[in-house]
Amino acid sequence: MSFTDQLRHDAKPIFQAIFNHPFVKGIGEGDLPKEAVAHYVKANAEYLHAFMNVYGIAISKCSDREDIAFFKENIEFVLNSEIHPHHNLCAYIETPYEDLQGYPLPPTADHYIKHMKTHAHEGTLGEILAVLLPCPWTYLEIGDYLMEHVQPTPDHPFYEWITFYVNDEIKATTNQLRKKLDAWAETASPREKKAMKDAFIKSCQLEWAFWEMAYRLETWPTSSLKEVTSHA
Ligand SMILES: Cc1ncc(CN)c(N)n1
Repeated sequence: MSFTDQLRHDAKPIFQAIFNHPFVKGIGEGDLPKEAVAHYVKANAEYLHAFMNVYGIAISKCSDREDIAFFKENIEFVLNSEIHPHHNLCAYIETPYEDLQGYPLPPTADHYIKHMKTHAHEGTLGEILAVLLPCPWTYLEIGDYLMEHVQPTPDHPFYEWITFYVNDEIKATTNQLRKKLDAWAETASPREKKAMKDAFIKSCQLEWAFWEMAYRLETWPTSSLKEVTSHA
């Protein structure tokens, strides 16, 4: 079994919990509370910004030109393409995308971003690959799961969102990240492998927690303290 097959096996209950989450089920059913969708888009716009920052840190640690090209292409994908699913959600809540930009991060999104940035700054390239992988992998599998169980037609309110996440580019990114992580794991020490597994499993947990954050409209206990809760 490859390193990433083993990770997927270990994370099986978390993936299952994600498929069963009410926000994800609501995407499938085409019925979600509008405030939850707005909460998700506000936090997700900031999350994707941080995700591109982490790709940038990854580039600073690459010794291989091919890896640099891979991360650069992925920055371009997030920058230019991953706004499409956000636009689908904005159409559902009848709110312009621009109105949902620049909000402070709720605690879970704040934690997820710092989790990724800590591994990016302090860890090896292997740790960065591991901390990033659950992002495309869980969404790809959510897309596959919803395609299979809902079989959405173009009149489904979240047709664009669901079909975006089963596209070939998301599949290719997931497979390439897996391939690079498997190759890295072949020469990694037991200690580094443990750090990579820890990074991966926590990112999976935080993927579930991100849906929960949006669905429960999570905020800081005293959200009027804007100077404390705004992100850096
Ligand atoms: C939190 C989160 N995780 C994953 C994805 C899919 N790139 C996303 N947009 N947001």
